Amino acid sequence: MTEPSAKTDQDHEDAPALPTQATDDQALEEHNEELRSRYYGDNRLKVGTSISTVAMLRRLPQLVRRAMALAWAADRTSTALLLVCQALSGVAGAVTLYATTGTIGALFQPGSVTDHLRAAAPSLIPLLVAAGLRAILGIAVVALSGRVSPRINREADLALIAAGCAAELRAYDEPAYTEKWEAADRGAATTPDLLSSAQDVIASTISLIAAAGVLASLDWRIVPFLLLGSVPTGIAAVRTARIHYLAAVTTSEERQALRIYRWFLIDKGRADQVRSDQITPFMMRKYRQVEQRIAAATDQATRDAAQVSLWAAVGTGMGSALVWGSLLYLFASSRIVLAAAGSAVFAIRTATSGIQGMVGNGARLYRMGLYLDDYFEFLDEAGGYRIQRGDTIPAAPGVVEVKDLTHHYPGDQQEPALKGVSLTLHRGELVAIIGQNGSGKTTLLKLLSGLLLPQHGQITWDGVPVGELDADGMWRRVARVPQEFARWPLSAAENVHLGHATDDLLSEVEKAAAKTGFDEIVARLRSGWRTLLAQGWLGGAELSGGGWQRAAVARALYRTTLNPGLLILDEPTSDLDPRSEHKILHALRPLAPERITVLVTHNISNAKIADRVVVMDRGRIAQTGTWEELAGQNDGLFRELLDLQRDRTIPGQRPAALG
Ligand SMILES: Nc1ncnc2c1ncn2[C@@H]1O[C@H](COP(=O)(O)OP(=O)(O)OP(=O)(O)O)[C@@H](O)[C@H]1O
Repeated sequence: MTEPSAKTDQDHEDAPALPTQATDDQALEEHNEELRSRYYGDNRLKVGTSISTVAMLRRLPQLVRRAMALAWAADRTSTALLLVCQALSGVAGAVTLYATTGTIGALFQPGSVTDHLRAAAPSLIPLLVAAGLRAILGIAVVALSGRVSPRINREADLALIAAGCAAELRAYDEPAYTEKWEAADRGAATTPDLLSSAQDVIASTISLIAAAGVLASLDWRIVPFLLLGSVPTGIAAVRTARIHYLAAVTTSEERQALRIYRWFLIDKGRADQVRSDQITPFMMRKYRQVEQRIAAATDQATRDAAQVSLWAAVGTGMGSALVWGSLLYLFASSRIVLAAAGSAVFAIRTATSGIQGMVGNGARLYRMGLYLDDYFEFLDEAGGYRIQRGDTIPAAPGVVEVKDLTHHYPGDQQEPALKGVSLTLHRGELVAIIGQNGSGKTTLLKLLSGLLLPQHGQITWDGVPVGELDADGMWRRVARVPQEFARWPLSAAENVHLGHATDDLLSEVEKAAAKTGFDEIVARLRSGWRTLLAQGWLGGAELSGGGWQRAAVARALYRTTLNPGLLILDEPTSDLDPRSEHKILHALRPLAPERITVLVTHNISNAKIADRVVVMDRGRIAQTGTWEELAGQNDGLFRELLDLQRDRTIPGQRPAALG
């Protein structure tokens, strides 16, 4: 065995300069930056600029109402109890404050200790009762919030998932949709804290009003200073909310990327390739790079927020100096007696913490509110892609007509996926579509099944444009085996019926499975049809690739038996052995009379079972005809692909050793 020869200097000079990893990363980042600005423009930052103190003050009551409405929807009884406890706790707090100032006032009166106690007694008893009651109510509030908050989160999450599932499929091709989803998801994640923040705002406000009332009754001149002193804290809190929100908005794409990288690295579906391809260090490096971009934005936001807080602390300090100075002045100039001054000290401290609580929690609530806006906006419009079509419920179509269809995906594709495609499909027909990779076959199937709507041109079901059909009604009539079929973590039976039950559920499931050979696989599973098809879950089992594909075909056959219409199969036998493939292809013919069947295949021989073959080339229909007609032609794409598939001669001589 010869050693691989070492490269000479000459080799190095002649070889083209390959980009290093560093220059490659930089070039890629520049390219991505250009794409980002092209897709998003300034839109992402517009939201953040509308954040202001006035906006916050205006929105707080609405946010408190929204939090309570979410809580109400999640658990009425607990929310009602919570509101009652909260209100009673507020009243007890106010009584505590008034009684405390009364007690302090009595203690500062001239006289003996006995005189003091006697004078303080009328305030002391309500003080003790109210303080005890408040403590008990506080515990009740915490317990009730602990019950309601997770329920709010669960309802919010379910509503978000439902809204996501109600979006048009094309949304997934739009980067803006992903960003909206990410923002809404963050909004849903804030909901557990929403209630406690709203409660804290209410509690702080009650305590502030009570303290301001006490102060006003002692000497109203202190109150304006007190309120003035809270302005810097309020402004700073809103500014900080704005800084953090903008940082989150501008890094949403990065966070999305991290989630995807993470998923790719830990998901079972790719676990084998992660190991054998040794991609971990490379992906980790990418992860770190993206993470560093987020960290840089977060660090900058933290620095900016700290600066704002510093100025706020200076302002608040000056405000406090004014309040305490005015109290000192009132006392020194004998405008206020010692007893009142003592009470005022207590009231000022209570009011200050009330203001800080109100402003701090208000800003927190406001910040959550920004995310919550994203959440509600998504719920209302499914990110702007809510499925809104007509309300005609279609019967199984007799004729599906495609007229001059052109389809362009968003993104960097130069050419449309489909260009001027016209095709008529009749019930009872089995049509095969063949063509090279990227020629538009799958796109045409997605349009035929109403997953995508025509951008240019038209598709009609018995003369009705698909956009005028009720989406659910239409999909009830469509049974598909997509190229990448779902491997649901459900039982074997559920993987076929997917919750669409019939009177004779198991027998229909078994019949569909028998046509694909899936029944033989199920017979070998320990718990038969009840076996959970999710290895790694308790009692779960895993199928082979072909096993899953047989399940996917059985699913489509079950659906189409329930509601005949369109049966669409996109390479349904790509993972199957010849026997299984044969079984499935032969099952299609007897089903054909009652439906329109469309089969995409790369195996040209398989197209023989079709009544008609459509050949696609770069988004256009290049040829149509029966298999025999097309095979009989001396040229054309069909003939070329057929010859290539038949030709298995390898150029060059076989090594002598192999004979
Ligand atoms: N979701 C998408 N977003 C952007 N471009 C897409 C999307 N799906 C497909 N395309 C592009 O549209 C063109 C047609 O793709 P399509 O999947 O319809 O081809 P196909 O004939 O089914 O290919 P294959 O035989 O490889 O399955 C290709 O250029 C492809 O890159």
